[in-house]
Amino acid sequence: MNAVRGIFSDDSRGIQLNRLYRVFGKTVAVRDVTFHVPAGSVFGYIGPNGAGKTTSMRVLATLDLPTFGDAFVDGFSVIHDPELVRRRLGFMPDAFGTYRDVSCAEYLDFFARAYGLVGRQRSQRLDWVTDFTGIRGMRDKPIAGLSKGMKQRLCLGRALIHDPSVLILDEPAAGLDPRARIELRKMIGNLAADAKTVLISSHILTELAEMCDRVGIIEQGQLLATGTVEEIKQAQQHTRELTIRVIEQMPAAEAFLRDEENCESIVVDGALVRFEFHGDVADQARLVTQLVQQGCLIAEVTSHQKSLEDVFLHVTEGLVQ
Ligand SMILES: Nc1ncnc2c1ncn2[C@@H]1O[C@H](COP(=O)(O)OP(=O)(O)OP(=O)(O)O)[C@@H](O)[C@H]1O
Repeated sequence: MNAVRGIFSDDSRGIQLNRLYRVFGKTVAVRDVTFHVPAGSVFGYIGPNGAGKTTSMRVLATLDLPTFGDAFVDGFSVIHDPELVRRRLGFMPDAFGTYRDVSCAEYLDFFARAYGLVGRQRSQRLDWVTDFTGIRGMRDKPIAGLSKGMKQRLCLGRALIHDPSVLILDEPAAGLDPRARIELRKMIGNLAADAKTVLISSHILTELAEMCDRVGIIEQGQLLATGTVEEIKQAQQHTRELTIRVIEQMPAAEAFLRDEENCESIVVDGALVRFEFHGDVADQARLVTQLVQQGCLIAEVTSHQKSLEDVFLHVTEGLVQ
């Protein structure tokens, strides 16, 4: 991206990682990662433990510097314009320190003051944040007494207090019960509807699939795939489990399939033959035609698509550095 410092264009708004590297000694935590999150969209950053998600997010939040490359928030570089980046960005870390003896209202008020909000502007913003995150009823509660879900809401409130255009949320759903996850999803949907740019990380593809416009899958510091969940699924659909009902000439069908390089793990069970097939839909159609040409009478073909979790496991292979 040709981000011009301080000049806003539709292209430069949002988030851009540009050949980003972060090296710790012998560990390349982030390796040559480039992606763009257009303004007003939600991008899911998905990867196993130690993949490099938090490291990239910390660089974006100006808490760490790249070893090489750069990252931009609304066109401002984290290296050259960290102050301008911070004004535009709200960061919700995966673990956050709180002051046990202060109330939720005092906590949010402290951060509102730190961002320079004064008078009516501050009280209006505090009202908006407490309503948006649903913590109005707990304003006077000490933070020490909050549940995990309530602490997450408070932390999101803190990230929103200065009305940032870009939000970086590091595993906000971790440890939440199903109801709290649904509520978090609603809040993120509302932020997107309000034209915020959101980068949100998780270990779990299905958790983000519904709320993200696009996702990026990272492992061992490298971005392995980006696109919509459907695009990633399609790209990985080269292996499927096929079940074929052969009502005549099963021995010929079995012999034919065993000779085919793209058919594996063949199991015959009465009139059904099941196997792993490497190929796309057109390859599958050709295979069925060839079986018919062998004299096999085919009554039914069933293709079992991979689930999102299968795709994630296939893409990442579970490598941890
Ligand atoms: N300050 C540091 N010093 C040394 N190594 C680090 C440091 N921070 C991160 N790493 C290493 O960089 C790699 C990426 O870590 P990172 O925390 O970014 O992964 P992650 O994808 O956020 O993982 P998780 O899902 O477990 O939070 C890991 O191998 C980690 O040990």
